[in-house]
Amino acid sequence: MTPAPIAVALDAPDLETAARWAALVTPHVSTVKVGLELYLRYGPDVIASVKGASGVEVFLDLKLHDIPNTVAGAARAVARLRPAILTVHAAGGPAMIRAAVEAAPHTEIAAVTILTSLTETDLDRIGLAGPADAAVRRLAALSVEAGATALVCSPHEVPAVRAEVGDGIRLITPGVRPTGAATQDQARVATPEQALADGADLLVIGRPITGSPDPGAAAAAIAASLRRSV
Ligand SMILES: O=c1ccn([C@@H]2O[C@H](COP(=O)(O)O)[C@@H](O)[C@H]2O)c(=O)[nH]1
Repeated sequence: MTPAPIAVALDAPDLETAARWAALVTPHVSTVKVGLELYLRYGPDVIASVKGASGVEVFLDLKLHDIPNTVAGAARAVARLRPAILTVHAAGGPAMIRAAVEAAPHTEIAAVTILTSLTETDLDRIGLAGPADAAVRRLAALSVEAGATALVCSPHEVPAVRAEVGDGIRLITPGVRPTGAATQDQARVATPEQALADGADLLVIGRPITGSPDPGAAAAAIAASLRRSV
């Protein structure tokens, strides 16, 4: 069976837990995501540990955000690990995004538009007044112009972003919660089925899977539900 287009966020406190979660979910999902918690604690070794013997893609979610020269250096440093996807913040601007794209030619650079934890009130307070999808759309357009081939946005903005950037750009959506699951610190959320129906290409799901007593079964259940929904 083809693995579902899900990136399981391995936000674990230790490497053993992350490797165990990865082994349990990889029969069912296409991708595992390593974020700041794991990478800052264990560094590059984490990639091999979560990949194990499986052919799963590794998504390195470091959300780089600095001046172009610094981001180029950081992207070059991790490019040798050959992650399938590396994130940068779109708000770093076009020169910064371009620097990452050029420094990591074998890795897909995904620009994070507006964090899925932010509400419209938060956006107002940081000076991005107006509906979230206007800002997301603007950041999406500049990121693609700068060479990003993937974008991170909430499921809510997928139709608007797709209209802006067209097909051929991978839309990655965190803020995904199965029906009835707690939203926790996520603000702009949708169900996996809705996100996929709206055109997302890769759904990032962490705690609804890793917080389950059986992460393998939780991943399998979401994957099966996605298959039924298409
Ligand atoms: O806008 C963003 C960008 C990245 N993330 C990351 O996705 C996962 C979501 O985990 P859940 O447990 O499903 O909430 C997490 O690793 C974030 O760092 C995001 O949530 N929103």
